[in-house]
Amino acid sequence: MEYEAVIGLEIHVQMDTQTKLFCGCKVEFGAEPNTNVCPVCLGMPGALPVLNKRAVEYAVRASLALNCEVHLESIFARKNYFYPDLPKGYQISQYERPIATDGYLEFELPDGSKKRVRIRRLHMEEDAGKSIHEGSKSYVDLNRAGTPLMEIVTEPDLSTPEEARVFLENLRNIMRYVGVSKADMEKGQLRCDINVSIRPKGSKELGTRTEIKNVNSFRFVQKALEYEIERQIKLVSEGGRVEQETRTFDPSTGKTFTMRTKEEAEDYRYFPDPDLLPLKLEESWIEEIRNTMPELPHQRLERLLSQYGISEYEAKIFVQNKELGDFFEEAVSHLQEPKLIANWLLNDLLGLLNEKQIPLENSPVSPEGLAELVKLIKDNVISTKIGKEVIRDMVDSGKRASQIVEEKGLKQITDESSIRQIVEEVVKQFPEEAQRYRQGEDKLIGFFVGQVMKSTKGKANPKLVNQLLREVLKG
Ligand SMILES: Nc1ncnc2c1ncn2[C@@H]1O[C@H](COP(=O)(O)OP(=O)(O)OP(=O)(O)O)[C@@H](O)[C@H]1O
Ligand SMILES: [Mg+2]
Ligand SMILES: [Mg+2]
Repeated sequence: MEYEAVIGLEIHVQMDTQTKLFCGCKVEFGAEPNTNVCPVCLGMPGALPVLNKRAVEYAVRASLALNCEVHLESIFARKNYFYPDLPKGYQISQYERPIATDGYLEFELPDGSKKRVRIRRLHMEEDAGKSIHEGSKSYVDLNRAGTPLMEIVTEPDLSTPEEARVFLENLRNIMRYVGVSKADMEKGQLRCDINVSIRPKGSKELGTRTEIKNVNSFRFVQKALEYEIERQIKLVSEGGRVEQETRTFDPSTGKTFTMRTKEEAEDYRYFPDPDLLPLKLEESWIEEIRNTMPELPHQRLERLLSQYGISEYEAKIFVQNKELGDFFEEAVSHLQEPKLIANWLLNDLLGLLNEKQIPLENSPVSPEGLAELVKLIKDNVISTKIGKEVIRDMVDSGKRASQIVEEKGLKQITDESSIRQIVEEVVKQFPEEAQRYRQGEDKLIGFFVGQVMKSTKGKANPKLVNQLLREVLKG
């Protein structure tokens, strides 16, 4: 029997607001434990939540970007459970009436085919604190308690681990493009619960799902799914049954393990939070947000292609990596040479940064600095070959291209009479080769070019060298 997998994701996205969802405490990564707290997020009796308007705006923006229907009325509910890092004993979330439902995200798979995944719902909720376990001791840090999150739930429309990974990468990009989250998985700003089941290929019925909690990298999402799908298929093929349960993924073994079974599942006893009124939105406010939506990835792709005439391959890299795309566009704003800039950015600067493990945001070469280098090459002040040397130096020293060219005397020799002089010397130096060239060994021209370049330390204009060599060699 052949099986296919059915996958649905629940994604938690940390909103990039200044303050928490229901109080004015700062949202800050890496602050001293328990410094960004107040009676509201500590769950003190009598403290009342006040909704953060910016968080609502972000949720609406994200919902619009995901083609969701935004509801004019939604309701905050209490999700009750007990855990040391949950001071109130409940989490404020949205349950039966989320802020948005029924959207979709369309994206491209590596083979070029398009895939559409329906978004079931998007709701707002607050994050819990953090438990830290060290040896026999446990600590609780409540800085994160009350941080605004969006939970985005897909329909079970994904069918392979790769699709799930690519979907998530696209979702992350959208969150970044609309500016609602940094969505960095490594920092826990984007977390994913994976629901997966299998069924006989072609069947329309859904199998029993397992849910793998809190997978925290794109690669692990794919790995966890690969393992879990295989585990379920093996189990069923041997006559067993998949139990509905919550599992966890261990990156060190690449396996998933049971966390809790259905019997142990919690009953959250959801009910509307009596401390918060139903959230009512003005249609006009939603329209205002719709009209001021930033550019989305697919829109940027089209624009990059038509505005700059770069290749689709290059444009896609810039779209997938927003900061890189921004770097490119800023460089082009200083010098209208998009193709050259794309080339030097992708082939040279990025390679050098990777080599030295410097993230783009800390690049010693600024967009303007890159533009300046490209201009020197374009204006024939330095050759392409010298340009490669200069950009390496720029990354090493943080100096500007013009300064390096000046200090090292790298300016291209374009003066015909000086090149002619060097060419004549070289030809004189190698009479035998010159003779053979004249007798028809045309490929020896390369040898002579090499010699001229050697004696000018690569600074002679290659076109001129070639032309003058042929002239002089002819005798
Ligand atoms: N049979 C199935 N196989 C795979 N995925 C499924 C299946 N049934 C549902 N799903 C997916 O599981 C997810 C269910 O998420 P949802 O938030 O609605 O509920 P939950 O997991 O029960 O609750 P909680 O939010 O407390 O984790 C959705 O992404 C949905 O597409
Ligand atoms: Mg779930
Ligand atoms: Mg959920």
